[in-house]
Amino acid sequence: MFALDADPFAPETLEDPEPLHHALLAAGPVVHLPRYDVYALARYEHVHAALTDWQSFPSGAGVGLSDFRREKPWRPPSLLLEADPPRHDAPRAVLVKILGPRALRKLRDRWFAEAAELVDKVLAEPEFDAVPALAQAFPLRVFPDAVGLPPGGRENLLPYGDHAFNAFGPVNDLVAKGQPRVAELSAWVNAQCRREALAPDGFGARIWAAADHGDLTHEQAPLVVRSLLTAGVDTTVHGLAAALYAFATHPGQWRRLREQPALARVAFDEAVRWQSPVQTFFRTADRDVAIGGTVVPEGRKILMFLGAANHDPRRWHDPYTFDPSRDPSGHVGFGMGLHQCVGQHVARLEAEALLTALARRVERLELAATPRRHHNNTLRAWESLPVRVHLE
Ligand code: HEM
Ligand SMILES: O=C(O)c1ccc(-n2ccnc2)cc1
Repeated sequence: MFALDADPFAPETLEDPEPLHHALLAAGPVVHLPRYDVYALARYEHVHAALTDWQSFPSGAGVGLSDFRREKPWRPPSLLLEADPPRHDAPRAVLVKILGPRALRKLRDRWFAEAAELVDKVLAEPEFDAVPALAQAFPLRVFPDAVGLPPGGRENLLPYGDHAFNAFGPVNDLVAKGQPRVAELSAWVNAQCRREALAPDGFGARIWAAADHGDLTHEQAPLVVRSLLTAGVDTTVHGLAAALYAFATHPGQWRRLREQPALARVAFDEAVRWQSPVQTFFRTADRDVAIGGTVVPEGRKILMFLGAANHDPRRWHDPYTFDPSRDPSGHVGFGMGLHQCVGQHVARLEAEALLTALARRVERLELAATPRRHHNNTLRAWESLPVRVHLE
């Protein structure tokens, strides 16, 4: 088996992971990373195999580098992301119902109206930074209200999520940077998970109602709300930024979207495939597991490179091309199998609302200056995306 003395969490790799992805995709199905003593999977076939085999590769020891059986987690483990069946089942079933496409139908008109209002405000200027103005502003405008959070303190959501996504990686500078605020941010987040903090008609109240109904225990309810607060903002912020970057650098695709606004949803999935806002997740080998002609020893961690799998030429034609006319289904940007993203419909609805509002008014969208990356151990993100718009 091959070994690669690479650090997937080094600043230069977080800045541009493509060289590492190329090396991993070429090296073989399973590549040992001695630096962390973990086994890297990058090819689509093997990432897909690991994601869909939760018995061999469970999540209960954590989906980051840290092994919860050996180290104390920085916070009580997630009842979804860091849990296996049977404990995983009830919390998952509750969120599937609350975040499913049918449940979101009543939010559609409101989110479309919010997007149009935000876009009208932002388009008063011909040039702006799309990250704060749109990619951050829109999720923060609609998601906390949908959860039922009180108006104060919402500025805590992004830094809390940023730290949570850094914490899946090694304890490097990025984790150290977030450390000083962890106690304060965690206290605020935990306070928002309590029943009395939540408005009566949001996702949060519905989680508590599921406990009244016996679909969850009342001890589990606040932790399931915490999942939404951890997962619900940073992911869509960087997913929307990825889509805006894709269209700002592909003017022909923006024209196609304006001609056919219904393309917004599949174009967003293609942007998620092309950029993979969530780049990596770990699993733990439950026993000596044979995969890709290698045996991963029991207890070792595997590292799944979702971003590389979404660029694997064995699975995708012309993988590095942003092409919303392709069929992106099967991409692993939202994961696959038991833990596949339960919030993907929320993300798609936010993207459809924002892209449709922009497509209606913006004839041309282009970069006004060099975009800057935001480094995170798990997220592929933009710090700044300066754009210039030409209105109809
Ligand atoms: C573009 C936006 C998003 C991306 C790219 C994304 C990506 C992912 C991925 C790759 C997984 C699989 C994790 C694993 O296999 O260990 C996942 C799971 C999950 N996502 Fe997302 N996500 C996004 C948005 C959201 C949102 C908006 C929410 C909540 C409203 C959310 C909630 C969850 C939850 C709760 C899980 C765990 C599901 C389980 O373990 O059963 N995600 N997501
Ligand atoms: O339960 C949690 O804390 C938690 C659950 C899901 C995510 N996530 C990752 C990608 N989409 C969502 C992050 C944290």
